[in-house]
Amino acid sequence: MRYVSTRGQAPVRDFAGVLLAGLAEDGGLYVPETWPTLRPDDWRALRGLPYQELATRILAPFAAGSIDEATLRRLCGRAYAGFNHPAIVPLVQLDGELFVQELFHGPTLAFKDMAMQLLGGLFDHVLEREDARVTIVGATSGDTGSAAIEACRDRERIQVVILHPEGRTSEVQRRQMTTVLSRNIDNLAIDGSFDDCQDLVKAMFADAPFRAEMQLSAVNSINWARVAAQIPYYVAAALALGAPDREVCFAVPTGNFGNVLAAWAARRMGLPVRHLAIGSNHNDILARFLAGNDMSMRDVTPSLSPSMDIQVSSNFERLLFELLDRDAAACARIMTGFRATGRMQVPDAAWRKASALFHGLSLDDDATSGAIRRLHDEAGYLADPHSIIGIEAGRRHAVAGIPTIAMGTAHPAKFPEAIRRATGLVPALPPHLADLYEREERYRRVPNRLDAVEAAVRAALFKNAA
Ligand SMILES: Cc1ncc(COP(=O)(O)O)c(C=O)c1O
Ligand SMILES: N[C@@H](CCOP(=O)(O)O)C(=O)O
Repeated sequence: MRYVSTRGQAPVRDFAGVLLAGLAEDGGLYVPETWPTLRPDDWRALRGLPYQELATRILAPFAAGSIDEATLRRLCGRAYAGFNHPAIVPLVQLDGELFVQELFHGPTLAFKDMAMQLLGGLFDHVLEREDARVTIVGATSGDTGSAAIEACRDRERIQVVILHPEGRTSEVQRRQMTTVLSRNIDNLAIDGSFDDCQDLVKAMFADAPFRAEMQLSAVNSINWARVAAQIPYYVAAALALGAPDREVCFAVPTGNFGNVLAAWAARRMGLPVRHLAIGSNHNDILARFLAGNDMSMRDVTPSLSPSMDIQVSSNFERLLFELLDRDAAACARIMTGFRATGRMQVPDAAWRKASALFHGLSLDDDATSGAIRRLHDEAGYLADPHSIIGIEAGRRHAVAGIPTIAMGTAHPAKFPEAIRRATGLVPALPPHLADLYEREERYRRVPNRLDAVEAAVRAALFKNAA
């Protein structure tokens, strides 16, 4: 399998090449040159497989020619061995046709572990094989950071530098990152929003000499491998509820658009998915786009679901590329215009295709709190402030006779203040995190400037090399 950039001007690479490159040199995102597709019998043959084996088989065509299936099997086996639920991604029925797929049974209690635990092994394998090293720079609004740190801590060939927006994550999320004191881990607190952090990461990639000197790589969902590793759980859920002989709908709380893009990819591979409901908090650029082809940036303001306090949804570019029938020049033009003006309008035909498949809903903080409380009162289920937004989007757009599967993207204990406000309860952290508030924290405050961040990344790398 080969990968091309959505902007058409970067080298074509294989899976391992894309894993290490992260972002394409032309500023675009890598996508498969062609989509693997499965026939109904192929899907049926996957029913009932353990999650690790299912993931291996779904990922094999994406890694073909680059990482062999036996290696993938070994890496998938290791990636999910530490999850604390035997089903890895259990489905919980909330009412007749509404289900939650819990994706938070990994070490850092969020769906990011699903991909990141595998990426840690993939990086090790490829770096060892190529006798190479990388500096991973990542941006987080709360969950990607700790998942990446957990997956890559103490790895010989990897230096990790994570940028988080100071004061804009939950305290649990921040401590999950800043209390990991391994030599190869550095946390930078940026005076700005997640979008600023993400822009700084992209600017480091655009600085060609710096990129080469540091051997930069990415763990955000701009890295195709992240999205690929999120596809298997959509397949697992759909098969469990009758696919390919029955359609399903997915509902996904959405920020950087990476999780729902994996659902889109599963559909593109032939999984029968009727529609994709996406939920946002009051930072609702995607919902506004779907409602009226208005992708216009506004200031990001903090919400009860901090991981979705995002306006620039990086993975939308991958969808746009497909909506434009893979016209890379048009995609580049629209994306460059968006960054210059803060506004994007896609051609009407493309917007109509998007809004026929994706249905949006945004909830403000009061509605989020109310929905957490109601679900807890009525079904005895405690959803975190991100998952509940997906659940409500799923309910709003439900189709009679078709199951809706909402993604449970984080454990409620990551957001104790929001849960207390909604229900009066304070969910306990699991035993391996029980002493989180007593652990020593370490991070550096860095101004929201490229030169300052690059200096901090350089210092992190050389400190570790010394
Ligand atoms: C708990 C949680 N839910 C939802 C999201 C949104 O997912 P995505 O950025 O893939 O759209 C995030 C952040 O990625 C998250 O951490
Ligand atoms: N919500 C994320 C933001 C980054 O998203 P990613 O999927 O592109 O890594 C977070 O919690 O950090």
